[in-house]
Amino acid sequence: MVNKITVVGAGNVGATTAQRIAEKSLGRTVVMVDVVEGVPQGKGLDQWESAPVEGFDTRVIGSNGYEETAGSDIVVITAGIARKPGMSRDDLLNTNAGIVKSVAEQIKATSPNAIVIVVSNPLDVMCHVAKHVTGFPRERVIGMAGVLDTARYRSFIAEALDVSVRDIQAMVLGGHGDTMVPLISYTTISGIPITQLMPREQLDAIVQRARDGGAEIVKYLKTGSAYYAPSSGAVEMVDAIVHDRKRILPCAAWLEGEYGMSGLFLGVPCKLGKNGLEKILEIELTADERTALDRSAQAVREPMSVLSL
Ligand SMILES: NC(=O)c1ccc[n+]([C@@H]2O[C@H](COP(=O)([O-])OP(=O)(O)OC[C@H]3O[C@@H](n4cnc5c(N)ncnc54)[C@H](O)[C@@H]3O)[C@@H](O)[C@H]2O)c1
Ligand SMILES: O=C(O)C[C@H](O)C(=O)O
Repeated sequence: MVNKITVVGAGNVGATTAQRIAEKSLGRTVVMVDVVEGVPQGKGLDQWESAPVEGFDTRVIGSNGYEETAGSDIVVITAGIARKPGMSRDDLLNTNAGIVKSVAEQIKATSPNAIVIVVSNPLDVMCHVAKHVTGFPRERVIGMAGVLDTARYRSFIAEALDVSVRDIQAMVLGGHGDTMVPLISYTTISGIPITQLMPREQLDAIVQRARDGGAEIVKYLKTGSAYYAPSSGAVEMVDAIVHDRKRILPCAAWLEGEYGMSGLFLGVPCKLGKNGLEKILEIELTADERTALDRSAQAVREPMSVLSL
């Protein structure tokens, strides 16, 4: 375990992330920070009181400031507003850019060596804000979206084939939006190409459902967006870093020439270990997947271009 993990934002994603981190004993202390007075303190205390039953010793505390977060090893940023039905993630751009900017300034000042995992939307652009404001190297600013998008895709395939989710290997790349790129050519069931087990039409419908996965939950919840699967995604990344697992996970990473692109965050296969982003894997893509990735990058660049940092 590491010494201290901070989760900024004690809302749905943040609080669930903190609880999962504690239950997995990934840090000695978890600090939840939120601007709303009493909420991080109350949720932190409530989670700590579950420790004797759940059997973890991780101290969970809440705060409205950053003093308690000083020297964090990992910071997960979930602060920001969530979308409502009819909105796109890009509609959150201006509000959340302001929030992530102020959070990133505090992290830079109090935890200059932290590895930052960004969750706030629109994800790829918020990663850019966090990296720009902290000035941290790309190894230490990584976005969570691909793990979630891939989990949705895998869960739908497992359901359709009536097999264990554990046997579905897959990867969803690209930006965290309507243009995300589920890689059919790398989707296997215990090594068996998915195309041998499922008709193409059914697979295409699953790909589309995965692309719309966030909106599907928003439509049900009406007042907010998903948080159980998103927090699982964030914690899988924290776990990979804390345990130096060298996991290969789809994460938003700052590209410096990989896939022929530079100067943006985009979902690509990443190796995560104790140093954060340890490597970006450049894999072969079919012509269709390559075109889809380029289109997705363009969809990320558009909101980036209207952002003043
Ligand atoms: N990347 C992904 O895959 C993914 C998945 C789910 C949610 N999200 C995004 O995560 C964000 C949070 O979602 P949620 O469901 O937890 O929302 P939420 O409204 O439940 O919680 C957000 C919290 O952020 C807090 N906050 C606002 N400004 C803050 C600041 N300056 N400092 C600290 N805290 C601040 C709010 O008080 C609130 O408690 C949203 O932007 C959402 O779109 C991303
Ligand atoms: O859809 C959203 O707005 C939240 C999140 O990005 C998700 O995919 O669940």
